[in-house]
Amino acid sequence: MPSVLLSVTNLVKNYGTRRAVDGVSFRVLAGQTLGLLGPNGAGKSTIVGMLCGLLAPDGGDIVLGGERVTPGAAAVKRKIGVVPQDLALYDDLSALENLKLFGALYGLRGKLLMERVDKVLGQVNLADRARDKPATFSGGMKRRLNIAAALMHDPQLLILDEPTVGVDPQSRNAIFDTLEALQAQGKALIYTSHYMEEVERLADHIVIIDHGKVLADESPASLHSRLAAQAALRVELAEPAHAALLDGLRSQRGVTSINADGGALDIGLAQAADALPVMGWLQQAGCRPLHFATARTSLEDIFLNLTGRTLRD
Ligand SMILES: Nc1ncnc2c1ncn2[C@@H]1O[C@H](COP(=O)(O)OP(=O)(O)OP(=O)(O)O)[C@@H](O)[C@H]1O
Repeated sequence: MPSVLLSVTNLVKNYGTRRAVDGVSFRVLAGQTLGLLGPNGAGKSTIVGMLCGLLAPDGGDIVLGGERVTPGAAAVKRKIGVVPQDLALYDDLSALENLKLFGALYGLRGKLLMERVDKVLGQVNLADRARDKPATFSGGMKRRLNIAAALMHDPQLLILDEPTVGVDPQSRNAIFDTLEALQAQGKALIYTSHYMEEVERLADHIVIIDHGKVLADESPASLHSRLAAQAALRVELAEPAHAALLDGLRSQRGVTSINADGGALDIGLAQAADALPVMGWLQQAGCRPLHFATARTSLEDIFLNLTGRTLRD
């Protein structure tokens, strides 16, 4: 069992009379990737601010590697790398000079500094652009340079606050490749996002927050098991589905839900293996499917289940 790297207990933060973080607790194990998921305004950035010692909590405790995190504590600076939402790069300096600057801020000098610059440039796959200025980079490359900056002091825990906002899909994949390589090297990551599919891809543990409170704190598999439907079938019929057909379908083994929009049926299934018998039943009932598709239910549905709202509301 990996050791506990970070433990957050009953964290509270108020902005005036508004409680932005309301008794949040979670843990991150060494080498684990925690997905901190919640809609805009849920409190993610405020939590990140407290984790890296930039914001003082109004209550609760943060313990990192056995040491209590307090604003400005040197131990925190050493162990955590932060990739903030707002890019913090100097456009007039080359990628290499930017990294040297960040390294120097962490007290790195001389040969060690240059070794670290080389190492992190490789980790984010930007070695061939070291002499170029970030102004010439795509949004995704700038993000990767930011990740490199946060890695300069070789922290145990890397915190990324919505790193794919404003990044095109191809660059997003390059960011994921970088993060997956860091996971393979045993770094612990905290990844905040309001995109369920990103968190689902990267995280081995998910904390869902809304209105400053934890709604779920478990593995993706355990979150999935909360859903009645584990698979989905979308069928488009030539004719709109009549009530008797829907009733018949509803009584089929494995069917957990039906959403009908004219001839388009979204059928929730207890398991993927229920799809074939259901298709067979539809055919026997005289239905002519024009098109059908199977899908895995998404964690998006879980958020809807937990809050009654979709994640992007
Ligand atoms: N400096 C501040 N002063 C007052 N209220 C704030 C401040 N920063 C954040 N808030 C409020 O606190 C709540 C949580 O905000 P926070 O930025 O932590 O959420 P978030 O989940 O990171 O959202 P986003 O993805 O939009 O950044 C929101 O209601 C926000 O309006």
